[in-house]
Amino acid sequence: MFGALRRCPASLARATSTSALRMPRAVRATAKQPALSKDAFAITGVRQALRWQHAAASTQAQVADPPSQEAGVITRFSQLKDKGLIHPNVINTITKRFGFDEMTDVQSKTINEALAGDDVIAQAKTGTGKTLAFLLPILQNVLNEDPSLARKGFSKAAPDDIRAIIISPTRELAEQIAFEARKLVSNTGLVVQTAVGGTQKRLHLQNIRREGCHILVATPGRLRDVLEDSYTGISAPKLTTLVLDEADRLMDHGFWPEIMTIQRMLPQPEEKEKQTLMFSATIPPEVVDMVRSTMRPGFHFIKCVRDDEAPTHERVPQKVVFARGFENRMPALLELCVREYGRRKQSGEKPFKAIVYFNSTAEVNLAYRTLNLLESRTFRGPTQTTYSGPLRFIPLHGKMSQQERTRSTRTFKMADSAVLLSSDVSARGMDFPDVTHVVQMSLPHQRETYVHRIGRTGRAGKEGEGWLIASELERQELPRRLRDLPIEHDGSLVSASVDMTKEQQLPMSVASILTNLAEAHRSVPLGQFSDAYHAHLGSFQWLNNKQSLIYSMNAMAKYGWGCSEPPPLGRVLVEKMGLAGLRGINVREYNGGSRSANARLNMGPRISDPFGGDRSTYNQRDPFSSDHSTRGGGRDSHGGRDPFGRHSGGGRGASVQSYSFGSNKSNRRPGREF
Ligand SMILES: Nc1ncnc2c1ncn2[C@@H]1O[C@H](COP(=O)(O)OP(=O)(O)OP(=O)(O)O)[C@@H](O)[C@H]1O
Repeated sequence: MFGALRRCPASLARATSTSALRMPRAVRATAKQPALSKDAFAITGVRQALRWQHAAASTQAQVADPPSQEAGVITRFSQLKDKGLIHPNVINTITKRFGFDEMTDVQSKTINEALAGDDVIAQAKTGTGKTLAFLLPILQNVLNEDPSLARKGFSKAAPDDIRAIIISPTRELAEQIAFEARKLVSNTGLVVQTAVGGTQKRLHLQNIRREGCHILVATPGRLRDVLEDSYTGISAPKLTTLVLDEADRLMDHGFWPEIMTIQRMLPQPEEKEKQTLMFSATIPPEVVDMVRSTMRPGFHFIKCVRDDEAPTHERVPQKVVFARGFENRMPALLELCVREYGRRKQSGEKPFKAIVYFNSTAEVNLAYRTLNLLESRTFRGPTQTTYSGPLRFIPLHGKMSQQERTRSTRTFKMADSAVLLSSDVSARGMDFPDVTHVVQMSLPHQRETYVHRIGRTGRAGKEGEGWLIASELERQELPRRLRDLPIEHDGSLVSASVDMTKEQQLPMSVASILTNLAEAHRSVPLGQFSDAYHAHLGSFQWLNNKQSLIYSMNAMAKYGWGCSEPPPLGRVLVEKMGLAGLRGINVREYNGGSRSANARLNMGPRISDPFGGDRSTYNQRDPFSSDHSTRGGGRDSHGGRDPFGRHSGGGRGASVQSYSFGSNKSNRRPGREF
């Protein structure tokens, strides 16, 4: 097959003699290295036909539809083999082992440019196969340089043999990419290694030293470590391709300085030409400018998402639930999980498998601590069906040990039905199979984060649902932050709108959720509430009306968590956050952790909202202030009121039950204070 293509150098000569055309990398390499293999010539010759139409020299990015689409030639993987563009050993793995036949849009639109050695930045929706889109050309380009590596079992890699580096923002994503790459090269002699943060540094280094490396998948910090340390013997003087996956994330303030440092440690353009490939589902305009300064002139910007199109998938309906207060969000989440789990079980649809995103690690910890206690509980569904112990909760965030992170990731990947409680560590790139629901607790900080989180469902043509459980405080901010996204209001979750400060009649299904949550909260250590309170405050810094924020958070602490007083905040933190002087803050001095005598001095009486704003949505008084004491509940130091004291009604099987929130009823438990 490859042999049949060796009559093409004629077109190659034409290419090189036309000064107006940019030479493909293989040709440029030929000029410097006359000994380039015949196979590489053959491949270059074939793809040249596809390149003629668009190879005009330009210092601007070419944003137009790429020629692969104009020519309409390559849409199936087998065509890549038939045309001699990708080695049969690799294509056979894709078609036989992966079972893929058709290429996705981003794969077929980027393949020619990437194979030609051009710089490419590509934007395509989540779950559309971008990983394969960059892996295929980089593998082939290594094989073009050394065709002998196409033979399985024939490996001669050294630790300084790295030809391609793929950088990913998270360890989990790097491991996932490496896993895919290893499957892809399983019929060749190519060696894939990882260099990711965490505990396995020594093992990774040993592997690279012992087995060598052609393709290195890395996280920025560890890559820098490895390249900086000359004692490792690991270097990349032969590097031909650098891939930035989730490019816009790698270009933000957190990572960019590190990426620049890494770039300086790689071969410079005057020593060796290096191709750069960047992929992401989101490429905000400010990133395009940075791309220009990083890529070679004439780079291709291949957009598989139209400007007038939402960056999320049409087949993933998106809903927002406005919870009456912060304290209603967890009940709403649990109601959604119980309902959707039961509905799917009854209808025989794919099992309920959800990811719930929180804006902080502390909130993940608190949710896990609470919900994990409910794993074996019985809930009543809306139709009186009883579901017992089905919901399995798994935590994932960046402060867990690497071992725990790996365990959580694996467990959730393999689970038929489970709920992953996660920070944004899993928001980008992670390919968990068959996720049916993505739930976001509160607005994410950025529109891009929302898009990537939603992208964990509805992947590779599957169906899914996106839910955002926000509070009334966020209602006005939503259209600004998540502009142009097809999000519809949903009012179907009863517990989202229950007034938890009052006694009232509730459907049994909702009552059982609230009771279970209240009981679970009793065994949560107070420190976890404190951490979550801090983190929550931090993630709402954008809100101008800080007084309402404090009151709303105190309502969450009192009616949601059952606290007897607001969780304490250090004085320095209060000042730093611009909260000094606000009512309802429990200020703690740094004097060994105990609450100072003036800890509650700031807790004022009810006041009207001094900052104006929408009165119907903003909390205007402090739930812990003294004039609420008759309604107030929580675990206080004077006997511990039960904020969710069940006091009447219903009995087994009744559809409605009376609940009082924050009332001073029987069923008391000894309370605790911070
Ligand atoms: N041509 C194809 N045909 C069918 N499935 C494919 C094809 N290419 C990739 N896939 C599958 O689609 C899923 C999503 O692919 P991948 O993880 O590469 O998406 P992505 O575009 O990188 O997503 P994200 O933006 O979230 O990073 C994976 O399970 C992958 O195996």
